[in-house]
Amino acid sequence: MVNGEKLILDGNAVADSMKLQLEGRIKRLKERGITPCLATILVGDDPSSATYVRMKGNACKRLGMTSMRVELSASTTTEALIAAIRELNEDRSVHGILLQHPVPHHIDERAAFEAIAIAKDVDGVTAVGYAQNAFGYADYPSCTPAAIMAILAYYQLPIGGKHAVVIGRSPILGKPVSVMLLNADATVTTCHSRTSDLAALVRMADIVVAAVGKPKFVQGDWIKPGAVVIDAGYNPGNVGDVDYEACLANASAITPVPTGVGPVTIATLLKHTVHAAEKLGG
Ligand SMILES: Nc1nc(=O)c2c([nH]1)NC[C@@H]1CN(c3ccc(C(=O)N[C@@H](CCC(=O)O)C(=O)O)cc3)C=[N+]21
Repeated sequence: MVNGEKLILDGNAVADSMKLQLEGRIKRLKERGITPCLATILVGDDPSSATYVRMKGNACKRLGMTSMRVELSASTTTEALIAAIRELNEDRSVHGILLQHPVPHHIDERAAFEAIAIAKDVDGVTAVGYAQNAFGYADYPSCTPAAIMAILAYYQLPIGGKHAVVIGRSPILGKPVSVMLLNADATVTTCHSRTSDLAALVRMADIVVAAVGKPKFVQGDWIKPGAVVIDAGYNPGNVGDVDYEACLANASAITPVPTGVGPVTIATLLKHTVHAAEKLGG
């Protein structure tokens, strides 16, 4: 969609084109008696996490895939969570495993992520998955970072030689998207809560990726005229990390929230699960 000279980056369009390409692959798997299956694990009862997990399951069903939901109480121990993950690792009907982040504070989330078998790590959360992504040969890079790259590719927005400023360094978003942009020949600055003069750094960016988790954090006057703005924020109430209207004024291209990065994240998860089913079989 073009709004004046502005390109509104439509995540639903990118997601639809990705899902269209999966239809034939799913059909061929089913002819072999294999239905791609994503197992989702939700710990606790955070309502927005429950919504995201439900959306992931529904997206599987719409494409003729299956999803297996594992729900554990907020008082689950790290050991019990890891035991549940090991069961899914062994289950031949499961091709991909997604442990919804965040888990309750008393759980060692990193230890739980590491329990996911690399062959089923469709969400790119393990250390091995992260390292493969850093070296540029991961089958399953983290879904939101991969979604950001897919949006840039779909709209043929150049990355090589550009200065990308990523705001946020989380293990499944800021850090992996920084390395993916680096591998695509961007010059990358990764900013975080201890960065001094964040606004000055963002003003130098050709590509801004907001992954902080603070509603409307990125201000319009931080955006260099013509910059590409990607909002990977998902705050309660479907609010992004970018002050959209103000940033739109300066940006050449921008993702809205909702209908930006979110739907592409889900399409990426489906694509990875189909790929895992092709590799693992039934
Ligand atoms: N292990 C793990 N992997 C994740 O990939 C992961 C996670 N944990 N924890 C939470 C975040 C968040 N996330 C979203 C995915 C889709 C939308 C999405 O599709 N949102 C819709 C709107 C949502 C609605 O309508 O309620 C949109 O932006 O258009 C949002 C957020 C994945 N995450």
